[in-house]
Amino acid sequence: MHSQVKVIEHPLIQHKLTLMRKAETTTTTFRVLLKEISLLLTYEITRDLPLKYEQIKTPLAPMNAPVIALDKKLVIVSIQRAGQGILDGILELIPSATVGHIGLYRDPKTLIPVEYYFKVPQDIDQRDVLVVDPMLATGNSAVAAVERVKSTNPMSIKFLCILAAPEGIEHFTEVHPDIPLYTTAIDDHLDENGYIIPGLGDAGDRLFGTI
Ligand SMILES: O=P(O)(O)OC[C@H]1O[C@H](OP(=O)(O)OP(=O)(O)O)[C@H](O)[C@@H]1O
Ligand SMILES: O=c1cc[nH]c(=O)[nH]1
Ligand SMILES: [Mg+2]
Repeated sequence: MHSQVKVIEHPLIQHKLTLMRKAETTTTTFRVLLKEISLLLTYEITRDLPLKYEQIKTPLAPMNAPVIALDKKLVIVSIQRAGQGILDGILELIPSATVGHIGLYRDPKTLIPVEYYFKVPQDIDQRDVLVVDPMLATGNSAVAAVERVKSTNPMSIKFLCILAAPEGIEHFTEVHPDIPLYTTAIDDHLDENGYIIPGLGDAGDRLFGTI
């Protein structure tokens, strides 16, 4: 496994992922589960946030207490549509994060991503960025999205997905060996339509009920 790839195997996450995969899981439940997994992942991927110390008073005594020491808030860049499900979870824990959007869809025949929207904070060059999308299949969408974000010169970039195919991991790590990639599972293979097997189906469709 490439050293930049981290599979987060927490039992709560794995259990919830199994529920998301089930064909009979409704859109309402799928949305709740994706949000819950995203909350748990936020805990993991923010482990290395810097801390500084601030003088405070508890009801009983003064104390030098830790607080997060980011000059500029984190930017979460969501790959639309399905990235929205992860974004909602992260924003619950980090409400002060700024948000960027990349509109991308995969052409179903060529599997090449088509960009239809791009908007990120103007001062992104002074911020750390987390790019989110639940699915890394061929990796074409994530590769293109990270390329686009790189062109805005942020201080750092991480990529977070829920489910990855080995083909997507290979592609992503080859093009972006400098970008840490977090996922909760690596599945078996892609089918002839570029879907992850066993996977969970089309994340965007399941999240928004457009099946
Ligand atoms: O690794 P890839 O082969 O590029 O596939 C992954 C992409 O496919 C899905 O989006 P989709 O194109 O279905 O768009 P949607 O979110 O609007 O449904 C998914 O959310 C990723 O963005
Ligand atoms: O399995 C897949 C592949 C691409 N996009 C999805 O939503 N699911
Ligand atoms: Mg889709």
